[in-house]
Amino acid sequence: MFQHAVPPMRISFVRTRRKLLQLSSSIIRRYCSKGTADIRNIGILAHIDAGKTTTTERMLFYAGKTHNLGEVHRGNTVTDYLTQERERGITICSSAVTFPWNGKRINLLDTPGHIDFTMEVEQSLHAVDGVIVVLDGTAGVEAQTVTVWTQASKHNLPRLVFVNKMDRPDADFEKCVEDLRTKLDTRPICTQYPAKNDEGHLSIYDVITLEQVHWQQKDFGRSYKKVKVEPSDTLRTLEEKRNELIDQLSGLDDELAEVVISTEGFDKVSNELIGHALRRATCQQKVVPVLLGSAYKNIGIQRLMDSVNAYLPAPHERNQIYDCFGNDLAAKVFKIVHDKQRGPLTLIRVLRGELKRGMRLVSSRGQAEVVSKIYEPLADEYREMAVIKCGDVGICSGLKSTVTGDLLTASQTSLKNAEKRLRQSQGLSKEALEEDDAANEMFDIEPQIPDAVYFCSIEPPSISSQTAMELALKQLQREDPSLRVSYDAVTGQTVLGGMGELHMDIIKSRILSDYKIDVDLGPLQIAYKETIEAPAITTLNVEKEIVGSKQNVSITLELVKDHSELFSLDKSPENMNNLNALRPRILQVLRKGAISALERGPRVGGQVVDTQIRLHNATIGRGTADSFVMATAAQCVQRLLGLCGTRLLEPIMALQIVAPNERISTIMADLSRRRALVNDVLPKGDRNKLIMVNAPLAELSGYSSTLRTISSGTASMTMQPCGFANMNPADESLAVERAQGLA
Ligand SMILES: Nc1nc2c(ncn2[C@@H]2O[C@H](COP(=O)(O)OP(=O)(O)OP(=O)(O)O)[C@@H](O)[C@H]2O)c(=O)[nH]1
Repeated sequence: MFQHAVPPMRISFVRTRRKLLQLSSSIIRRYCSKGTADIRNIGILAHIDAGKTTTTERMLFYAGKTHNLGEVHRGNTVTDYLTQERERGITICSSAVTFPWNGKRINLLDTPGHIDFTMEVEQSLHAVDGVIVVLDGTAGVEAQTVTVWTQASKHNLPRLVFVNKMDRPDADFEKCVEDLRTKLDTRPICTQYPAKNDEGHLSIYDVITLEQVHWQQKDFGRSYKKVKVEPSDTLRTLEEKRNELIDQLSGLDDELAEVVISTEGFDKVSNELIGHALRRATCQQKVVPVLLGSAYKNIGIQRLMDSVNAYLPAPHERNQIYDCFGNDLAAKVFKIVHDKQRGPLTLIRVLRGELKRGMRLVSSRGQAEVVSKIYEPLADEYREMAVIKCGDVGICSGLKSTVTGDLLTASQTSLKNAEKRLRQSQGLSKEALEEDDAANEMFDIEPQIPDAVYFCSIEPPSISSQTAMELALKQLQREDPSLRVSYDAVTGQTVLGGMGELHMDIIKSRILSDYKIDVDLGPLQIAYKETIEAPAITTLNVEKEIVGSKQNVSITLELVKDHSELFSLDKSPENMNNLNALRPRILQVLRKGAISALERGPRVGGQVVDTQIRLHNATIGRGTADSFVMATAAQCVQRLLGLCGTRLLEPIMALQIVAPNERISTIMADLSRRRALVNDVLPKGDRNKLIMVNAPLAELSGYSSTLRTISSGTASMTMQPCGFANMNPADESLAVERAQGLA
């Protein structure tokens, strides 16, 4: 699909990162630090319905960005701006908002909580330096909390936890903190504790300042009052908690430890010193500060924003690997959205240099682009700006071929210079760098798109809307790379592949609301793959006359089990002369035709994988059209697939289940009925166990509600696709019957 006009830079990521992290802090400070100390790029992550969108709405309101409080149930929130989001009250696509807070500029990305949109979260995490994880105070750590937590760990992101919904009588702060310790294996530092009066109104004790903070409801929580806690049992308890906090922190932070030793007591340690130590420990991911409140009841949000400023890192404190660009532009694309008036809009994080209106850019794929306009992000509202500064996040229009995950630079020279600087800083030869495949990780040329686990057919309401539907799908696919669109030549249908029922359903509704096409979706089916049973070789001779011109192809292909390459040449002595005589263009055409036939296996139409096509021989008659060569190659592979026979591979999900010890046997018994393979059972704290298990997707329909029932709501779970596996013959026959609509 993409032109590789410039070979992607190949740079040793692992070695590079290690070496760059060792660079002296003077070099690190040289680039991009000026001005970025006042920026915070943060993500907000949570399990579905924990309250991210409500929390974001409050932040915008208190920062003066909005003048009314948006509510999810009223469908008037800023960040959930898609019709489907407003109707369903859920976040589907990440959106970015920018607001000022106490002298800092916060760029916040609200992300979806549902497992079907995990890819959306993954992309956003490339653009942030820290994360707020919102917990529902009545539910603690839930399935998707574990998933997003793991994703944030993968990106090495410092975190804050906000325990929301603390207004509810069934909220349990202590349980949430315990969950953080046991289910997420982290070290929580509570900077606040909840206080409720006799009527159940929530206020907050600040453990560091020893104050009680009350929020005023008449101005929607805009103002709040801090009151020093009077000498009492409560004050003594708070002082104990403050001492515990200092004790915990000084065990992790030498600077604080020195002060504690020299002042001979915790009570002499200033709030400022605690703040600095907490910031260092948070940025180094040694601890996670925990705050609380109620977004819905307008309590605690300003303190959360203060904590973002105080404890989460500024852009220049991360991503030092991009220092090789000096002051030249290096920017990462983390999302594409389509706006009816403005066309495709590209959400960008500038890592080094500046991105200006009208600027010419080169993507890491070698494609040239021109930025036409730049906007400040506020969900679906756009305010024009002239420049996106280093460390900042913004939106550009005018980029035509850039896709999510691309690295944008000012020119190819700048890209080459960055490579050179990187090589020099490491003393490595060009060849040594080029040999290293890990370059993609730095430049992320291909974002890691999860394999589709479900598919269904999609039909336009009439033939006349086919082209409009294809265009809509193309645009949606650019926005959402986890949506797969293919054409089934056998049934003549367009086929959608995706991550789940909700994912497909949202695509259908978006095509209706945004493109006014009422498409029909076929039944949702599991996306099996196929692999050949045994190797086979065959020769196909095809001769035809098309419009008076003779078309003639003779081709010998072999299919073998191999996952290293899709297509190779069998250069044994008897084939050598023939293959060497083939022109590169013809080879390309043959390759394209042959590979296209692997898209649809003979058993259930699944993609054929772990299979290599070997070209032994090809003779192409003079004047034979490329399309004829391509079709013959595809036909030859189809014949071979029939000769080889194929086996099904089914999608497997990796589950991590945390449950109390006494529930483990019930859960294991249920798992054994689901063809699950238990990898490990580990203790998680004193009372819980972590079960790590792989199970076929086909056996997991409705599993999260079953788990809730059999564990009486005490277990939590994360689930993500982890590949494909062979099936036994009985299960395979059943799957084939189901796919053919016979079972
Ligand atoms: N009682 C109470 N309800 C809340 C609070 N915060 C949010 N809610 C409600 O919880 C529901 C979910 O809130 P959202 O803000 O949409 O949650 P979300 O995490 O953005 O949801 P997704 O984006 O769909 O994952 C809504 O009905 C909110 O009104 C709170 O502090 N207290």
